Amino acid sequence: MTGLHTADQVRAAESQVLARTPEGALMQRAATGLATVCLRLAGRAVGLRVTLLVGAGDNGGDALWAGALLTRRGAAVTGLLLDPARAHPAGLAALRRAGGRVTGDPAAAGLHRADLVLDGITGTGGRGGLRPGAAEAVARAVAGPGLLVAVDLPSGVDADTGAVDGEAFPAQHTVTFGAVKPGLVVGEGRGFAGRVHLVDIGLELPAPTARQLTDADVAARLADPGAGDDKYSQGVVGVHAGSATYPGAGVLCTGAALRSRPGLVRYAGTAAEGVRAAWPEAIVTDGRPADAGRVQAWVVGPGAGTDDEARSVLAEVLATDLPVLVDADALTLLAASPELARGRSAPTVLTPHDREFTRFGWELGGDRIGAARTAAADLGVTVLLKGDATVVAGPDGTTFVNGTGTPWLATAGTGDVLSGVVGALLATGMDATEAAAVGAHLHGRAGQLAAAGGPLIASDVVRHLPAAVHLLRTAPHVPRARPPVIR
Ligand SMILES: NC(=O)C1=CN([C@@H]2O[C@H](COP(=O)(O)OP(=O)(O)OC[C@H]3O[C@@H](n4cnc5c(N)ncnc54)[C@H](OP(=O)(O)O)[C@@H]3O)[C@@H](O)[C@H]2O)[C@@H](O)CC1
Ligand SMILES: [K+]
Repeated sequence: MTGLHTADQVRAAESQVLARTPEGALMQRAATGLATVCLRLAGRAVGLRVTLLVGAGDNGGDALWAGALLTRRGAAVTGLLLDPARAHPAGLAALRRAGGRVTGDPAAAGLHRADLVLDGITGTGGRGGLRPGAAEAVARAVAGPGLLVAVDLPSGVDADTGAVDGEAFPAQHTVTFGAVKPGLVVGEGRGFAGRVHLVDIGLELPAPTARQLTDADVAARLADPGAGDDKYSQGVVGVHAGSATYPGAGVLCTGAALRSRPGLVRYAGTAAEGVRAAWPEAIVTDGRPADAGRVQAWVVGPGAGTDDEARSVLAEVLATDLPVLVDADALTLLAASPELARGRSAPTVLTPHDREFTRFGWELGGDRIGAARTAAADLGVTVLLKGDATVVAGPDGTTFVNGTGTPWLATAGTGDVLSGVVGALLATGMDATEAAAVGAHLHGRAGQLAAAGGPLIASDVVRHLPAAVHLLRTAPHVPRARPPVIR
């Protein structure tokens, strides 16, 4: 599990280490880690042409110290000082001592022929998008041939939210210190960070503000059936989705539930004929949820319409004491009557995309983690806010950021698949917030497998779910015992 820590958390942990280590020691650790990753990425040191973009804070100091180390290994390093009078004094002296050169002129910094560019403009102390001088240097770097490596954080990206207010450094790699910041994996920042390399600088960190599951974490939560299990003990999920005219959502959602956790899936709704034809394994009724038989969780909403019948079905399932996943059309209905979800005794999971989210009156700016948390606390539910990096927030503030998936998943019907996957996990009795995070991870991996051969359609994702489970199970370091529930 990767813990995500805010800039304030990292700064507080840094100050503890600073208080008990010699001056500059922490920055040396960071710079040594940075130079090591750079050498690995470049594959050589001697003759390597490196340009450092150096801001006026400690982020620039990291770049200067790493530049000094690279110079000593035979690299030709130029530091472009964006604010020469304020460049980190010790770092600047170190680079000069090692034989590196410095300039204040972007045109003379060798960006047109650099092999490697280190972005040390701003780190956790940055505010807003790049200022004009920094933006010009970044534009030259992007136009040049060098590998773009961000120091701690791509400059211009908000460390805590990933918001990019203006321009930012489009890194191919980010070497981050002490902890992964949320802004590297969520929101726009995710697209600017490239591959993230974490350098341990010996911080003692508090509980993370959010978490990202690994393949091994997810595999450990998908327990194999035991000898004593039967179809009921594996979890029975009920699905109300699709319509007689558009049965697709019912077919996809039911199929995804079957392929994620093949205990038992009961379908109730007007797409009954289509679902029966597609999935003989499901128990199907064209009646209402109450006619479906006993279930342990409900999925309600995909393609089910927003008429009075759909509204009364939503009210019926939310009146049960079972976990309920509310998606798509049912979210539109719930936004008009949120009191149906507030105060339920059993967990409720909402799976909105941005438009569905704002229908509830919740604001959605650049802080997707904050927005999902506010919404979850408002209604006392788990919110799975779909996006390039899906955010899952529970009513108690537990937060996950999903790290799997592919842009190919942005196609019709994949949301119906996600609902089926998470619904199946809810029916096993898994904690609702965890089920949403585990489901999002599994769905993303299945999407990646389905997209390997090119464009995917939603039923390809359903088909690849078993292979995705297998892939997760073969991930390294899968603990043998069932781990405790994440809090
Ligand atoms: N603490 C430690 O021991 C360790 C810290 N470490 C490192 O320190 C980093 C944090 O350093 P930091 O706090 O000095 O802030 P930093 O990110 O360099 O930025 C501040 C400077 O940027 C400027 N600036 C602001 N916004 C801007 C913009 N949009 N566009 C352009 N410029 C902008 C701002 O200017 P001002 O507003 O003052 O005019 C100020 O000059 C952290 O990320 C890690 O890399 C590691 O070495 C480990 C040990
Ligand atoms: K940076």
